Amino acid sequence: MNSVTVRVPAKVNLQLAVGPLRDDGYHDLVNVFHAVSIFDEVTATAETGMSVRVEGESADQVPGDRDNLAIKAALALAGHAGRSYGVHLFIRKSIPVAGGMAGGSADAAAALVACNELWGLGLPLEDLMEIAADLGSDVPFALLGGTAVGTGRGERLTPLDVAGTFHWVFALADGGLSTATVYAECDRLRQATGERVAWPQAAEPLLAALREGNAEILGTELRNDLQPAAVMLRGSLARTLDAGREHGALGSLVSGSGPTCAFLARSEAHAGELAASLKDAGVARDVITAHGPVPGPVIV
Ligand SMILES: C[C@@](CO)(OP(=O)(O)O)[C@H](O)COP(=O)(O)OP(=O)(O)OC[C@H]1O[C@@H](n2ccc(N)nc2=O)[C@H](O)[C@@H]1O
Ligand SMILES: Nc1ncnc2c1ncn2[C@@H]1O[C@H](COP(=O)(O)OP(=O)(O)O)[C@@H](O)[C@H]1O
Repeated sequence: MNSVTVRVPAKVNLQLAVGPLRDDGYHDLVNVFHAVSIFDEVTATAETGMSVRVEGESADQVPGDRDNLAIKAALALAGHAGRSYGVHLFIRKSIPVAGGMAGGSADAAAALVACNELWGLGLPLEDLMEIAADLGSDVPFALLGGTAVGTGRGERLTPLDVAGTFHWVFALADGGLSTATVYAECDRLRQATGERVAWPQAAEPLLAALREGNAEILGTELRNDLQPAAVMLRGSLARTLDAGREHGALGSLVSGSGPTCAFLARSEAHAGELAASLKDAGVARDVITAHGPVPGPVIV
């Protein structure tokens, strides 16, 4: 086999409860991840060295060298296998870059799956999960897909049962936000306001809404502790979130560290109407619809 292509989804965080800052610079979280139908595609082709080419959505903002998370993933996998394998990775991006939808983590997860297959390693998911956790807090979920609760820094996962399908609208922003900067701004705001930082807890009503497939309740339970920080760093997001509510979204929130905003719709048709209204309102660079949960990386 000379070439393997893997399709991998983006995520939105349905609940992101951020605990106190740890000594290692990370925060303990309760992170309810939900994979949605916006996909990157990573093609791994046998080659002697390691190289990457990126095309598509904001490709010019993605590193074309060993800083690319997909290349880091391939190197980590080769290191784990104890061999100096080579690969060329071609990434076709649709997931917004630095948008809070974990596109880099998705590409890393896809590269792990693709290279595991290309190099005939046959490593089980547990081994790939361990490599993933070293690459980034979101990479283990990107390997899993579906809907799951992440604890620790987000890398310890428990899959959740979800009934049915939820329909989403995503408002894409101009330019990204750095994840580290948004966490730092969250700490700064908490210090400035003297907020007592509680140990993060999963919200039972949110988990129940997922189990029952109840979009109305899920809409009211969406929470992101990073949202005030993202809005502080990018004031225009307040207007985008308001527009979603004004046009009938069941719920709205910043996705992860932002700046993408997510809106929950009643149905696929409602998502289409909401997307059209948000486009007309001119509150986003682009507006797209998607559904979730969807499975993790799939070899195509
Ligand atoms: C916020 C979230 C929500 O899912 O993702 P994005 O919305 O950016 O995609 C994640 O917590 C991001 O995960 P990921 O992007 O993998 O972060 P990492 O590479 O592990 O860490 C980047 C930086 O984010 C901060 N960080 C990350 C995870 C965590 N639990 N606490 C943190 O404080 C740290 O400053 C760290 O240096
Ligand atoms: N394959 C990749 N795709 C996207 N970004 C990448 C990739 N590899 C490295 N990066 C870097 O990671 C940063 C965060 O990217 P991304 O995962 O898209 O955003 P977020 O962490 O907000 O979900 C980008 O600014 C980019 O410089």
